[in-house]
Order: sequence, then C-alpha cells, then structure tokens
Amino acid sequence: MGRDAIPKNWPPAVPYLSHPSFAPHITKTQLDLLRIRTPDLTSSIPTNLPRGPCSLAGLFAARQLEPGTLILPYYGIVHSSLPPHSLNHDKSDYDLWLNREANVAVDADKAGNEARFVNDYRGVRERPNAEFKLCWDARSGQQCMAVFVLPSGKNASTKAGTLGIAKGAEILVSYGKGFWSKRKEEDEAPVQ
Ligand SMILES: C[S@@+](CC[C@H](N)C(=O)[O-])C[C@H]1O[C@@H](n2cnc3c(N)ncnc32)[C@H](O)[C@@H]1O
Repeated sequence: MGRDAIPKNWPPAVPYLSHPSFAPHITKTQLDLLRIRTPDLTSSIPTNLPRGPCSLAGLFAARQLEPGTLILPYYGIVHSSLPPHSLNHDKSDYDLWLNREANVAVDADKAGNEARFVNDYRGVRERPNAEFKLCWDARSGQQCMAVFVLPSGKNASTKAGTLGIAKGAEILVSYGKGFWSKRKEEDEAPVQ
C-alpha cells in the first residue's frame, strides 16, 4: 500500500489522514503533554502498524476480531478545546477528547480516516462491540485515540461465541447517553 493510498469510496471532500494533523494553535506545552506515556496508557499502536488504509475494517470487520484487538487509530485535527480556539460553539459530531489535562481534542469533521465513520450501536444491535480508547502510538511517541474491540467483560456480550467481532459485522461503539440527549434537545429546540 503506497503512502498516498486512500480507502475505496473515500468522500473526495474530506482529506484522508494517515497520521494526526495538528492545528497551528496547538502549543509546545500541549504537544509535550501528548508525548508523555502515562501509566494508564496500557494499550498501544505497535511500531509496525502500517500507515494508510486499514486492513481490518472500514465500518465492517474484514475478519474475526478478538476482544481487545486494536482496530484502527482515530485521526483528525488535534486542536485546543479552550477558547479562543475552542470548537465548543460549533462542536462537530466527530470531536473526541484526547487529553483533558492538556485541553486537547481531536476532530475528524474536516479531515480524518476510516474511524470517523464508526457508528453508535443504538438501533443497530443490542450492545457496542468496540470502544474509543486513548492509547500510546509507539510509531510517533505520542498519545493517540484509537478504536479497539471491547475486551471481555466490558459491556461486551458474554454469550458463548459472541465475544469479539465476527467477520462482516459492523464496528459499533457507544457515543454515550450524553451525545443522544444533546441531539434530542437540539432536534426539539424551536427554530430561531
Ligand atoms: C461520527 S459520525 C458517524 C458516521 C456517519 N454515519 C457518516 O456516515 O458519516 C456520527 C453521526 O452518524 C450518525 N449515527 C451514528 N450512529 C448512529 C445510529 N446508531 N443511529 C442513527 N444515526 C447514527 C449520526 O448522524 C451521528 O451524528
């Protein structure tokens, strides 16, 4: 796979990222905080994970995926969540916290990779089968958000044979109740 490869059917209006992109306002202090591997970052992206299109999944698993497996990193524009650069007043559906201490989030609205298409499980199946998790990218020596198969016991189905993600199944996370209650409020708000 060449360095400039992009996934099939990628929307032409959204630049495809094969690494995080840093907004120009990100400070050295914020960057330095992202370069610390804190003890809670037990999961990692290995140095041999290729850049570019993901071989394990687009939105659907390309093969059976075991609990806890790294599926793919979540790339977007790494930006400060504090004013004046905060995107809060125009927060996108693709914006995830990266590091609260550094006030840094990653937004895949304007640019990203396949992970920006991961849907919520509600209305699709009974439970999520994957999660967004902060991990350590050993390739760049930086903290990175990524999508992992839910480990056994973490909201995952415990029925025999249903752990992990079966080949062909959709990758589904939980956006959290807060996401959908906010969406409901917005939908019900009177049009100004
Ligand atoms: C991060 S995007 C996910 C990708 C999106 N489906 C797309 O095709 O670009 C988040 C948006 O996807 C839609 N979405 C995700 N999960 C959904 C679900 N379970 N039911 C309905 N809409 C969903 C919502 O519109 C949400 O704002």
